[in-house]
Amino acid sequence: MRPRASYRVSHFLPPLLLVLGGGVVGSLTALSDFFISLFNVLPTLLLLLGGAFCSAYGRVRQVALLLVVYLAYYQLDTQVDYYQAEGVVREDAGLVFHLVSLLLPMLYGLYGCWEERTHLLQDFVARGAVLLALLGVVVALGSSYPDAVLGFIGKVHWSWLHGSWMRLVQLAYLAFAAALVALMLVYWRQPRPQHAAQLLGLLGVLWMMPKVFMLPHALHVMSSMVMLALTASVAHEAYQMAFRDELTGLPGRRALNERLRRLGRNYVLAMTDVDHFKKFNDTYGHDVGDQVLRLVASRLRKVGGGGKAYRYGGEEFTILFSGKTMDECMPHLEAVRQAIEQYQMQLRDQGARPKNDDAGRAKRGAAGGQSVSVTISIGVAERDAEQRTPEEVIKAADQALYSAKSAGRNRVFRHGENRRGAVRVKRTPA
Ligand SMILES: Nc1nc2c(ncn2[C@@H]2O[C@H](COP(=O)(O)OP(=O)(O)OP(=O)(O)O)[C@@H](O)[C@H]2O)c(=O)[nH]1
Repeated sequence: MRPRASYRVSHFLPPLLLVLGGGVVGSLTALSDFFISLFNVLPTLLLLLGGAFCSAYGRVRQVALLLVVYLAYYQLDTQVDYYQAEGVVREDAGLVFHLVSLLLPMLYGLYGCWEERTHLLQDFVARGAVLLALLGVVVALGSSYPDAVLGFIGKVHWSWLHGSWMRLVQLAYLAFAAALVALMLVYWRQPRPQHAAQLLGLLGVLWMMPKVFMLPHALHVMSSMVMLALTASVAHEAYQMAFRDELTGLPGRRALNERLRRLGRNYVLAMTDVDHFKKFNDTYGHDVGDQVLRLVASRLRKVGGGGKAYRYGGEEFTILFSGKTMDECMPHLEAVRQAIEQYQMQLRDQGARPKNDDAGRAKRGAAGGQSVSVTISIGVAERDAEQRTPEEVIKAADQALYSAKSAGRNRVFRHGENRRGAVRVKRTPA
């Protein structure tokens, strides 16, 4: 079963900052020579470097989006350059501008919704073929019958839809609205940084289009920022893949290792393990086991006292308290143990669906739609004269965990407690 990702503000933050920054800088009427030169080359650089980066990560969709934004930028830039040099617009300015304002949201929305295929080359060829076919038809029509095409785009006008703020043809706004709704649905179904970035990128383009001839830097600055946001979202996902555990959404073992290298002198590590999890998996199935791990993780994430939870591996989690002593952490660990013990987890029927009829009969009524509960055991150790390195503290916490398991599970044990007579901290009767 694929884990359901959750909506996060962090998905939107980097593209939001870039698009807002683009809006602010793009609204300026004067920029220094340095920034003018920079924004003149940035879209091309981003197409090349961003495109290479996204391709290396197999993100064909982002490459297609970069290409669409760049092609629109290139067409409009030619027009804006002429306008700024000559003081009048080119003969074909109206046709080019209206076609771009219509095709850009259409293609951007299409590529944004188009699911990536496993075969990258096929995916790329299919997207390229659609782009070439559409552009081929539009260029052929536009060059053979420019007045008719322009007349058609401008003629579609519903007075009930008109707003005085509208600077583009109505069809373009409809295309933007359709693309926005489609991209919102894409994010809603799969909340990922890339989907958030493409959604905000479209808003950036919507802001930019009416200002292309009005503000001298809007086109260069916003195109750059949208392309940067699209590229950065791929880097964001790559980072998540490396450092976040996909099943639980907690930071994973690699993130823990990174954190352990930057610890101060005082810290506490707690190793946590779900009790009798093998039996649980055998009874309810692996999918239900996965659901339970996610629910346990969601509780561990809320541990108090400044603790941060990581998935160590399998059904083991680590909680790190930086700058804390063991005595300060124990009440919070005990609280989280109790919270999990008392937590009646509602299992989704879907996730518990068995693979075959026999397994289904065996499991029927076992968990689907029911609530189950699990317990955890915790072993805790802190950095002291005996355990000086993080590896030694983890080892000590592991020994305490082993003692907690041996003593009957569902309890929190400090390192060294077993040697002093295996006194557990506290345990409410099951
Ligand atoms: N569903 C699911 N099970 C997992 C995952 N990772 C590890 N497991 C299972 O976790 C179980 C761990 O079992 P054991 O190490 O024997 O421990 P246990 O049954 O929890 O027993 P105690 O730890 O002694 O209480 C194994 O059955 C693994 O297959 C996972 O990501 N999903």
